[in-house]
Amino acid sequence: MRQLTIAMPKGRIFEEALDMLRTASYNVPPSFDLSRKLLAEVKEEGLTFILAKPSDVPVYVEHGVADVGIAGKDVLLEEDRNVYEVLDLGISRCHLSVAGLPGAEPDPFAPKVATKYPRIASDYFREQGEQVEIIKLNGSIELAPMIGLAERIVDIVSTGKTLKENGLVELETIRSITSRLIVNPVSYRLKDEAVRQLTERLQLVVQGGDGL
Ligand SMILES: Nc1ncnc2c1ncn2[C@@H]1O[C@H](COP(=O)(O)OP(=O)(O)OP(=O)(O)O)[C@@H](O)[C@H]1O
Ligand SMILES: O=P(O)(O)OC[C@H]1O[C@H](OP(=O)(O)OP(=O)(O)O)[C@H](O)[C@@H]1O
Repeated sequence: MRQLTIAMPKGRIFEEALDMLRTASYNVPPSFDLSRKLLAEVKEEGLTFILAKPSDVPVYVEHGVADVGIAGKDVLLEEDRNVYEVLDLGISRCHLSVAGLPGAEPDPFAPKVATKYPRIASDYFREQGEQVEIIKLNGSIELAPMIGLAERIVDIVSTGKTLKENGLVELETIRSITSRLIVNPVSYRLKDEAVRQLTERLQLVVQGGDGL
């Protein structure tokens, strides 16, 4: 079987993605979820796993050092990399929203939006016909309206707990988000059989089967 390298995202998606691969009857590296190893091989499966920062997964796949990868749709929209998105895995479900303090109005002269997703946010406000200044942050986005950095934020909402605990409300939903299986365009052609098999086995898990 041809060897496939799969880029796995560290953090939230990792456990769910690993579980999906296990359900699809892939032998994942033993204790991969517990160790600090960033690269592991399962020879009998023809799979090499690399563990990357979630926003870097499309970079590894675009450059072909990973044939396939698992990434959130938010990251794919923000990164806009040359990769094929072949399967919606339906995991790490959340949505992207605009939020702010209840009743707060955008500054009429210089409305500001803080976000980890500057591309998604500027596309969204452009489509709405609204001119805003986008302020890029790397985390704790909910702080921005509380301390007056921006009136609104664009961020991920899952349970809504972070918004609630910081006194913010959802103002508009931009779109729903799930994790996707992505493929390098060259690997898609040259390793078509291995890519097709992985996609089909994961598709069965998405549909509620066990991958075999
Ligand atoms: N609260 C959440 N609930 C469910 N899924 C989420 C949540 N936050 C983020 N996600 C999804 O999980 C992905 C990875 O999120 P995670 O929090 O693990 O990494 P991150 O800290 O955003 O990554 P980075 O370190 O690259 O900034 C996101 O791209 C998104 O698709
Ligand atoms: O609706 P909830 O279930 O509360 O989840 C939403 C929160 O989760 C993510 O933050 P994360 O924990 O990744 O922290 P950071 O972005 O501030 O680093 C996201 O940026 C929200 O802040």
